[in-house]
Amino acid sequence: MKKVLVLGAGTMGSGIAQVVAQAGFSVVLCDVEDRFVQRGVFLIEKNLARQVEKGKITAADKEAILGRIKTTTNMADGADVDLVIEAVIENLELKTNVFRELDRTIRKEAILASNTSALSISALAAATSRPEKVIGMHFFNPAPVMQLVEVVKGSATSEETFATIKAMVEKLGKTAVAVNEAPGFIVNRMLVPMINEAAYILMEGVASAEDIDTAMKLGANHPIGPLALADMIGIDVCLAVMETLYAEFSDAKYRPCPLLRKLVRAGYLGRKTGKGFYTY
Ligand SMILES: CC(=O)CC(=O)SCCNC(=O)CCNC(=O)[C@H](O)C(C)(C)COP(=O)(O)OP(=O)(O)OC[C@H]1O[C@@H](n2cnc3c(N)ncnc32)[C@H](O)[C@@H]1OP(=O)(O)O
Ligand SMILES: NC(=O)C1=CN([C@@H]2O[C@H](COP(=O)(O)OP(=O)(O)OC[C@H]3O[C@@H](n4cnc5c(N)ncnc54)[C@H](O)[C@@H]3O)[C@@H](O)[C@H]2O)C=CC1
Repeated sequence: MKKVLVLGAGTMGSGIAQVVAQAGFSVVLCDVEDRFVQRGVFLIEKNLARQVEKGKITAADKEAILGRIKTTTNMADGADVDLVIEAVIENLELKTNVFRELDRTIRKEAILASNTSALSISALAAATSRPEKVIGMHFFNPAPVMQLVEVVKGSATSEETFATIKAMVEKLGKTAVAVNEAPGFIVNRMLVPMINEAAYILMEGVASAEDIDTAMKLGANHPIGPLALADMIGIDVCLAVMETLYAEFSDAKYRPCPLLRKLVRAGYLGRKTGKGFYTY
C-alpha cells in the first residue's frame, strides 16, 4: 500500500487525506470542482500549522506532508492507486454511480473503500466488477483526532481485503473494529438517534439548545453536547443517517425529527455553512 485516492474533499475527505499523508502515503485528493479541493487543502494547511505551533511537528514535516498531497478534479489522475477512500456526500444513488465510475477508472487490483456513515457496502459493491475488494472504512469526525475506524464487511468482502484494510488502519495510527454490514454500523446506530432525540427535545420546547448540550456534557460527561456535535457532523449528514436507519429497519423508533429536515431545507447545515443549531 503506497498511494491512496481520497474522493471528496469536504469535512471528512480533507481530514482523511491529512491522516493518510501524515502517515507517509502519497495522496490524490479529488473533488468535483477545484474550489472544493482548494478548500480541503486550506483546512489541512490550517490543521498542520496548528500542530507546528504546538511543537508536535516541524515546519519541514508540514511541507513534506503537503508535498505528498496532489490535487485534482479528474478521478483518472488516481487510476494507479492501491486504495480509494470515497468520502462524497451521503447519498446512495450518487455513491453507487461513483463506485461504478471508480470500477471503470481505477486499476483492478485496487481496494475501493467507502467512508459512508450508514449506507450498504453490499449495494456499492454490486455496482462494481470487484465486490470482494469493496469495504467500509468509516472514520470519525474530526478524522485527525478520533481514534476509531469501523471496518465494515459487505456480503462479498473477502477476508484478504478485510485484513489489508485492518493493517492499513493500524499504519494510520488508528484502532479498527470489525463490523458485519448493518445500517448505521455500530456508532451511528446509537449516536445519531441520540442527536435526533436532542432535536425533538429542542423542538418540543423542553429545553434550550444550550441547556440540552450543557445537560449532556455535565450529566453524561460527553465532550460536547449533541446539538453542537450535530453542527460539527453536518445536519444533512445526521438527517441522511436517520433516513437510512428508518428506511432500512422500517421501525418508527428511528423516525427523523422534523426539525432536522427544516434546518436542512433552509441550508442551515451546521459549522460548514456557518449556521445550524448555533451560529458560527
Ligand atoms: C457522522 C459519522 O458518520 C460519524 C461521526 O464522525 S460521529 C462524530 C464523532 N465525533 C465526536 O463524537 C466528537 C466529540 N467531540 C470531541 O471529541 C471533542 O469535542 C473534540 C475532539 C472535537 C474537540 O476537543 P475539545 O477538547 O473540545 O477542543 P480542543 O481542545 O480545541 O481540541 C482538542 C484537540 O483536537 C484538535 N482538533 C479539534 N478540532 C479539530 C478539527 N476539526 N480538525 C483537526 N483537529 C482538531 C485540537 O487541535 C486539539 O489538539 P491537541 O490535543 O493536539 O491540542
Ligand atoms: N461529517 C461527518 O461527521 C462524517 C461524515 N461521514 C461520511 O463521509 C461522507 C462525506 O461527508 P462530509 O465530508 O461530511 O460531506 P461534505 O458535504 O463536507 O463533503 C462532501 C464532498 O464531496 C464532494 N463530492 C460530491 N460529489 C462528488 C463526486 N462525484 N466526486 C468527488 N467529490 C464529490 C462535494 O463537492 C463535497 O466537497 C458522507 O458519506 C458522510 O456520511 C463519515 C464520518 C463522519
